[in-house]
Amino acid sequence: MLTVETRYAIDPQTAKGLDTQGLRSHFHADGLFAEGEIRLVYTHYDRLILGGAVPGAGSLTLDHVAETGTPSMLDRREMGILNIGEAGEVSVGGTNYTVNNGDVLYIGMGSGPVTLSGKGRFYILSAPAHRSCPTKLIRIEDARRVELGASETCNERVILQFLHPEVAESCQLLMGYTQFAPGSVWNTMPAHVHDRRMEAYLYFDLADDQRVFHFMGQPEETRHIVMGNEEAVISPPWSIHCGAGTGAYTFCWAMAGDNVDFTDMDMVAMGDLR
Ligand SMILES: O=C[C@H](O)[C@@H](O)CC(=O)C(=O)O
Ligand SMILES: [Zn+2]
Repeated sequence: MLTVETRYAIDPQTAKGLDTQGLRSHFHADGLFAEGEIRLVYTHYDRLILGGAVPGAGSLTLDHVAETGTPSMLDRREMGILNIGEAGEVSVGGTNYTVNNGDVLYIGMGSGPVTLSGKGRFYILSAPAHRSCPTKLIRIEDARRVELGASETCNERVILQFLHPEVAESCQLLMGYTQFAPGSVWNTMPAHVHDRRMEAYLYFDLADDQRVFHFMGQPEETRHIVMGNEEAVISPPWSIHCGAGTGAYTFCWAMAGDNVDFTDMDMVAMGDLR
């Protein structure tokens, strides 16, 4: 079963008037991982699609998605799939890929239907593309590692870049995930914005009774969204996106828009946050 929910692009003036439920209805996505289903969110921010697929005992095929307006979803799009579950299979263009926990499969534009099976819990991302780049399975050891933060500031972590120009070519989809040193709970702090592109975060490997307080909003007008395990949050281009967990977690970041080399973060001075 395929479900697609559309989220419109909200401007900062509108966003700052929203209450908790209003913020969640526009920016927060839960229930993406349901056995036997593909659940997608189509956001008007850079037209990124994010979602989950859990094949369970059967298999699931991603092909026609009415929202994209093409016969097959990847006719004019590219895709990245991160497996946050046990090893699973992804079949595309006649090739079968075994995607282990923590691996990312990049699928180029025009690849046709994508079939998922096995014990995987697949986090799916897709952005519009203008040319076909090679489909490629990227293992954890192939990812580019950026170590930053410190234990004193509770933000010691490693950013693992999978869809990045130095690792795997794509048109505009960039993705990877960030792992923490034990005891570090702050992601993306000091905070930044990048008005030239949006971003989406999926928080996972978080214990059921723990939460991540995710911060959003313009730097001078911040709000928070409380996140549970395997829940996603859409970060508008004008928004900070950072968070602190009450326990250990990992998060996948993904983005589309201008800039593909990751060097475009406009840092926010701590004293400018409100
Ligand atoms: O624009 C880039 C993104 O926000 C993330 O890559 C940041 C991140 O993973 C981190 O600081 O831990
Ligand atoms: Zn960012």
